[in-house]
Amino acid sequence: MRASLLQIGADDAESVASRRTRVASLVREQSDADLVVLPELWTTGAFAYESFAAESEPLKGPTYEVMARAAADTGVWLHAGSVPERDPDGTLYNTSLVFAPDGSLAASYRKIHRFGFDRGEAVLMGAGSELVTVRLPGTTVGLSTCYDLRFPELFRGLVDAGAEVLVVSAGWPERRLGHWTLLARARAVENQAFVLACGTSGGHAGVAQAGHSMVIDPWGEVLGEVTGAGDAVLSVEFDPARVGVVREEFPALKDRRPHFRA
Ligand SMILES: O=C(O)CCC(=O)C(=O)O
Repeated sequence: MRASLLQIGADDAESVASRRTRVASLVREQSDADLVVLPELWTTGAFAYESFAAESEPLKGPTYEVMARAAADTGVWLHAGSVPERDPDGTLYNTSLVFAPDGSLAASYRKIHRFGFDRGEAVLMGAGSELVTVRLPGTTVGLSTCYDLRFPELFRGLVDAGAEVLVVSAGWPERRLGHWTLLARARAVENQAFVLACGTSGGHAGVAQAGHSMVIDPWGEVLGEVTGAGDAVLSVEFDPARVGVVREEFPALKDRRPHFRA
């Protein structure tokens, strides 16, 4: 399986419409990939809180349309990052979209752990409540978004639901780059799963982004990493069957005791 992670930015000076067109062209360049992954809230930027409402869209809004077409034209599975989704009841969600190679919607995931403490996403958006996995040929992919990376129980839930490949679509700030690399590897090691961690480049709304998108194997080895925070494509080939091999050879997941008492 070849995954291409597109580390792209949300430059304040570029319009959302022009960014959609630009990113769709980048997706179309990835026809040798099986799965293409985009970062979190790349239309607005994860920290451009004031534009969430103005740029929010229904699930099947402009980003959906453009990305569905890009997936179908390219013939790839496309994790199209997340958009500020406006539910018919008016609530905003940070929602990831995954398209099948025919352009149909395979899954959507509303971010469960909202970032921003008493401001930003945490007050402007609702929290998702459902774990989401997607069946791809030969493997199952579990979905997560940025701040979710700090909550291992979410990833355990995805593993229990069959996930072997864990996608983290993020807009992680440069200030906590050390946490990003550490937590992404930890999620791979503890879950004996591949982690595809796709971050944002550059900066927006005064927040420098960490970049450093990574592909990590179920042993915790980094198979590929962007070494900076600029625009980049990280393309890595891996065999999802390696998950079964690692889980068989070092069966730590079988020793879980989730129901212990103190
Ligand atoms: O947890 C962090 O340090 C960053 C999280 C974040 O930026 C987000 O969820 O948008």
